[in-house]
Amino acid sequence: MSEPLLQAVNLHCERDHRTLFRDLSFSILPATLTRVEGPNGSGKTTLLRVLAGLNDNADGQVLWHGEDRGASRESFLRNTLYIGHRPGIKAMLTPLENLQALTAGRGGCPDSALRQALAGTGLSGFEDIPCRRLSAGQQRRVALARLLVADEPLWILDEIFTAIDAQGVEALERLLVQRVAEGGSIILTTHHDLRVPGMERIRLGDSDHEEVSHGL
Ligand SMILES: Nc1ncnc2c1ncn2[C@@H]1O[C@H](COP(=O)(O)OP(=O)(O)OP(=O)(O)O)[C@@H](O)[C@H]1O
Repeated sequence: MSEPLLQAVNLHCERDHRTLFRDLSFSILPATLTRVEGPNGSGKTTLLRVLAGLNDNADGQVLWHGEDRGASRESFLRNTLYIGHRPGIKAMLTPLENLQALTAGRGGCPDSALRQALAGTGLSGFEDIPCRRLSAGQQRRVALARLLVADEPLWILDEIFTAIDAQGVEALERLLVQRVAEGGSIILTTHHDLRVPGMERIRLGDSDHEEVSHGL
């Protein structure tokens, strides 16, 4: 059996005297898609941010390839891609400039590949105009174009379907399925009715003990 990329061990998080999750343990294996589910405010975003190392308000441990994530921070950061629930792009910059900035930390990517990624998310003809002149869904697509040039083994994705039209949702679903088929791992939250065969689930918020289920 393959080794887990990421392991959550006894995670516990409270916000405003309310327990969001406790004794939460699970593993992210290669070539799997895991969906974190639960009602609004149940802690899905919080959990993803804890896993990504962006929120340290939780007790417990996160392991990366079996080692404490803090000790293997460089490898963890190099090999994970986090996209938050806000587009996270700069309104003054063009889609191409935003994508250049988003990939700069990894040594950059040729403009031809970035233009192709923007075309792949339906932004042909919009590459060179400021993002403030794009619609909410188009701005979200700029951030999602990052996925088309991403080779990180683990993607952590928070509500990436927000503001995306039906055709875009279908394309995004196909991309996620293809990524998993290629061996990539994805953990995500979405209120969209995502249907991916073999999807794993982590359910927050509606019982005393969080539930982890494997497969369908
Ligand atoms: N920065 C913050 N400071 C204090 N409390 C916060 C903060 N961010 C979130 N919370 C609280 O933590 C709880 C969980 O929020 P979180 O965003 O993780 O939920 P969620 O399950 O992702 O919700 P949604 O489905 O609405 O996106 C909420 O009750 C929220 O009020």
